[in-house]
Amino acid sequence: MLDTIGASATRILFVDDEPSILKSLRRVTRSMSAECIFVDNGRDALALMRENPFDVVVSDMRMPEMDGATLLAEIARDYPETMRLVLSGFAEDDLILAAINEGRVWGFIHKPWDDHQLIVTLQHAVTTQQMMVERALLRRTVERYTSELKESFVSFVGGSLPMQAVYNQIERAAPSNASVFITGPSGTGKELAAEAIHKLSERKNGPFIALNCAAIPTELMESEIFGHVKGAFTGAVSARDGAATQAHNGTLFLDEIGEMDISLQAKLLRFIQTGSFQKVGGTKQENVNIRFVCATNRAPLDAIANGTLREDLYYRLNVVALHLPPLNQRENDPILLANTFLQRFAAQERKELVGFSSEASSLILGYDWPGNVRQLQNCIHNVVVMSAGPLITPNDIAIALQLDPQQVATIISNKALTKPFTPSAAPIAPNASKPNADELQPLSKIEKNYIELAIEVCHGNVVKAASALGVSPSTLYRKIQSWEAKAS
Ligand SMILES: Nc1ncnc2c1ncn2[C@@H]1O[C@H](COP(=O)(O)OP(=O)(O)OP(=O)(O)O)[C@@H](O)[C@H]1O
Repeated sequence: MLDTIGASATRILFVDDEPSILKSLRRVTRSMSAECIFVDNGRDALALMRENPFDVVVSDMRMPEMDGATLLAEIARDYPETMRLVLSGFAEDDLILAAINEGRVWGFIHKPWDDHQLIVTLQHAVTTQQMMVERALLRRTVERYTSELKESFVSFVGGSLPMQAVYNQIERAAPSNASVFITGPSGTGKELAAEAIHKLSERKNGPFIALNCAAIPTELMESEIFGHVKGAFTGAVSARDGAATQAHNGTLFLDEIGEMDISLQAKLLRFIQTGSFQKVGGTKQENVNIRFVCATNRAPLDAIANGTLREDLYYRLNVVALHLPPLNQRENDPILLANTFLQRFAAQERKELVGFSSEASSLILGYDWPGNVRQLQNCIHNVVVMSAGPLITPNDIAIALQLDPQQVATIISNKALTKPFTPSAAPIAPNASKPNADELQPLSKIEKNYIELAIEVCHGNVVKAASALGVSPSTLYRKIQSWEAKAS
């Protein structure tokens, strides 16, 4: 027998072999905004579950054929997100408590019931069920998101969203043979990106040859690229291979391409187009198989307008464009990088340093880093060498960056102002009256409360909350996961 009341997104199934009980349940639940279905045996209940699982199932215990315990145990096994309640007499309390302890049953309603109490219990079951479904959904989202976000990639350290985009582009570009043109301010990791492209390509076992066009005198550049034969010019006492020969079957990285002499750029273009070249002073054509990656920290279109970069060379090299953002646009990466460099240099210098004070972290996050990651790396190396430790203070960083106390105070207070919420929004406000010793809360609980508050203030945006809290999003996701694991 099957009977239905109402039509709603929420669906409740009642199972009882007593027609009078089903009749009363039908009367009481009429006021609920839920679709209620009534059946008089467990077999029909399971068939309906298979068709379209219910949010809540309320079952009598003693029924012929299939009793309530068996029915709810099957539902618990096959539909764990369905809330399971028992409709019982007092004599069955021990049995029900055992079922609750084993997780087969969520709650019970005693017969005869109080109508009001019955509605409250059902509504509570519906709310709990919705929360369970949302939590399961959140867990799946968290797992998917955490597995996609990277805090490091090849030799890069950084978990910010702009760097996730860089990692994705590198992953996609690497397997191809297309030339890559990398732009970005000095010290942002352009050479690191070129190496990553090489390491992730099929040429990874071949050579990676880097040539800095700004560091080599113009008159030597052609020979550096193409090599020379013996006697090609004064001082060419023996023949020498250039980068083009050395990079055969590998990758040639031309850094600061805009600094290369413009007439040499024409020769380079020919070489890129044909794959063949002649050594300086030589007559023999040499053929090589090379992937080209180049970089500049200037705007390439400005360099073309100024006449320092050939337009045809630029378009030939710029098959894939990759831009590395300045460090001050990388959310909390400065902290992540600073900690990585601290560990690396502390081990190298054999110093016991425990980490950065919270004000030192604010200074690192608030400072502009015009020299980008290279400047941060050098700064932390300096701090490791010079700091007395064990905790690194803002003063240690100020000395390395040559900042005066006023500048330090301004950066730290500006950083505090840009935070979406301040410590006064924390569960323990600094101006709150001091708690007694027995009122103190475990640090882990305060951390959990504060993180939950941050996520709430950021309207559920975990990435934004992580940025406000000065940690990486994956740190937050890991914590959420560990709380969920403990709760379930
Ligand atoms: N995301 C990063 N993680 C770890 N180390 C980094 C990162 N970015 C840069 N570095 C380090 O910073 C230094 C500068 O990086 P790199 O030489 O690749 O920058 P660049 O953009 O090529 O600089 P330039 O324009 O001056 O040539 C290197 O020591 C590099 O290892």
